[in-house]
Amino acid sequence: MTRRHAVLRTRGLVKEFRGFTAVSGVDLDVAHGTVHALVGPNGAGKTTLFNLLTGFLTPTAGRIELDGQDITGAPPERVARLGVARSFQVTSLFPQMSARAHVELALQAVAGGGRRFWVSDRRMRRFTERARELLAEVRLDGLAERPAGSLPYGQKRSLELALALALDPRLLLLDEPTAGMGLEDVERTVELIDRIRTGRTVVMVEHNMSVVGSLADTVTVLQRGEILAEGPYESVKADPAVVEAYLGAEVA
Ligand SMILES: Nc1ncnc2c1ncn2[C@@H]1O[C@H](COP(=O)(O)OP(=O)(O)OP(=O)(O)O)[C@@H](O)[C@H]1O
Repeated sequence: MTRRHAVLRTRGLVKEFRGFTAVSGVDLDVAHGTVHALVGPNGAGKTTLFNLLTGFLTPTAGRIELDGQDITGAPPERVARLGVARSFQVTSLFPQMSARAHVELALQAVAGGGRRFWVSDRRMRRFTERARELLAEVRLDGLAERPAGSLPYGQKRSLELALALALDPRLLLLDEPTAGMGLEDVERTVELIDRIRTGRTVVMVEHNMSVVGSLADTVTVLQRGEILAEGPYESVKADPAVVEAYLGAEVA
């Protein structure tokens, strides 16, 4: 087996909020080309860790590396420019604008034409073509001209995924990709992530264990800011410490 290099690596990562330690000495290695799930009971520190990885929070201590480059303390815009894309749980779409126009705008912003009013026809055609490809990748090709606001919830989330993919990210972070979805949308989203994962590296926070079981190559279980267990889903699921943490959380 060939060893995959770590796209993302953290060492001794700590985040304190006024004396409360939300993330406590986390060493994370996310291997290239894998789907890596972060799970854990409520309050385990998953969101805080995500916010550290994207530069939305600055660590109290420790180090974050992207492909070996130290990005500790880098602001969100820089982390994004370096190739970390995050698909948000909270929707940030323009209701009147078509799905295709959203993706075109994202592509233009990446290409550096974001502040230019005028884009050449040839350039625009390239953006339109690529936007169509990305929309097809997330199965929105039939809905490209629909105003984003009129799309059902699950498809809004697919569009957000297409916007993240428009950045051609080295690392794609998915924040609870199936949160608030009914069974049908959950299944569609699993199938979608399974399609887009090829050649990409994904870190996701996910509460739905069947989603984690279907998609994740590696699962990191957090508890009180620390890594409680790590490995393939089947072995992590059977780990007595993990079972206890979840049962304990349920009892509490
Ligand atoms: N800005 C903040 N100030 C103070 N405490 C915070 C702050 N953000 C998070 N915390 C605390 O840090 C701990 C970890 O929170 P975090 O949101 O990272 O957990 P989580 O694993 O994402 O939980 P959930 O599954 O409920 O989203 C919690 O006890 C939370 O109250």
